[in-house]
Amino acid sequence: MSTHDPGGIGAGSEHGDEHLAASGRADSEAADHYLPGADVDEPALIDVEEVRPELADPQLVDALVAPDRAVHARMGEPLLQMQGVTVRFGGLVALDDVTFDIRRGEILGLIGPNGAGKTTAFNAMTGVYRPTSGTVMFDGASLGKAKRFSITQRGIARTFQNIRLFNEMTALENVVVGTDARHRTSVPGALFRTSRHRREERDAIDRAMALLEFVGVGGRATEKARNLSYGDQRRLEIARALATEPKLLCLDEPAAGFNPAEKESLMGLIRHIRDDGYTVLLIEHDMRLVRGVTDRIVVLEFGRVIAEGTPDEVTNDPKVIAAYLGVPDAPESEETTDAPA
Ligand SMILES: Nc1ncnc2c1ncn2[C@@H]1O[C@H](COP(=O)(O)OP(=O)(O)OP(=O)(O)O)[C@@H](O)[C@H]1O
Repeated sequence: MSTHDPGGIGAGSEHGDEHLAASGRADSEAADHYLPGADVDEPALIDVEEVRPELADPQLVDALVAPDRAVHARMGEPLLQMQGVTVRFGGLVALDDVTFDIRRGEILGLIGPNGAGKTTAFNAMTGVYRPTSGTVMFDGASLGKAKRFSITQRGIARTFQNIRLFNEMTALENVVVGTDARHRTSVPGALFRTSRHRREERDAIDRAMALLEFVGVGGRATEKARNLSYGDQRRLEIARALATEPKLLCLDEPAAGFNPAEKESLMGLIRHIRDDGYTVLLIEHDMRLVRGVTDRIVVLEFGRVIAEGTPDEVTNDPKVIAAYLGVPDAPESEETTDAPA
């Protein structure tokens, strides 16, 4: 993935403040706790002492984490549809009439050589870029001109290739911020701490804690994000994206920088996420990981879809092999034939 990505949706940090303001925590004292660089000695806004210890119970965690098990009934139907999507940057066509579906309940891999358009496709479906032409349909309706926050609310969440966490916030707080996308209390409700608002806060903490357990960093809930290991930070990003209760989770090179054992364990987590009723889009360079975890793969090259199918079909496709390995040079014997005698 490139570094062009200028931002992201709800699970991304730049929207954290937006969410806080929307949920009424924009008073300066509370907001300070959420800002990167906030005074490390101040007490955390969320009293983690209150977190219920029984959340470590795996069954309860599963029950809290899985958003909508009824999704299984509609498995295989298109959830997101890229329909003839073209994205131009001036004279450069980054995506050229791209059409593919992401089906409910699947893990779809989006692969392709450097500069193929993967990030651009990701950005087109998460509201970062508006397609020059074509349509992105999600859950039966066009994303149209939807802004990133509303795309989060409609059910798309993403993680970033370059980790974007609130470093000075605890792991738990980072995930609670993600739950703000689903808060329903008004600003006055939050300011006056109505019972509904307090209940939502309580639920947000419970759910955030369950998500931390689910991704395997429950034991680090009260530590500042910056003190987590690189691998745990990646897992924390996934927990925060899941906190927005997405239907579609887009993972942008989640295994970047992982060793083989960490990759193996991440594959297990991604499968578990899918089994819990989420649909997953995965951009990943590591072919072993992509083959091992995806149900289907879409391959881009020069902004176009060149192959689509099961991992076996795609990785044996001559067009894909040529795209990755380059078209073989003309045989030497031909060159010698043409050479002057
Ligand atoms: N904001 C932008 N402005 C101009 N050109 C861009 C922008 N974003 C992407 N591009 C160009 O669009 C093409 C596709 O880039 P993109 O980042 O989507 O590819 P990618 O498949 O994600 O590549 P990589 O695997 O290297 O990250 C590239 O030629 C890239 O230089």
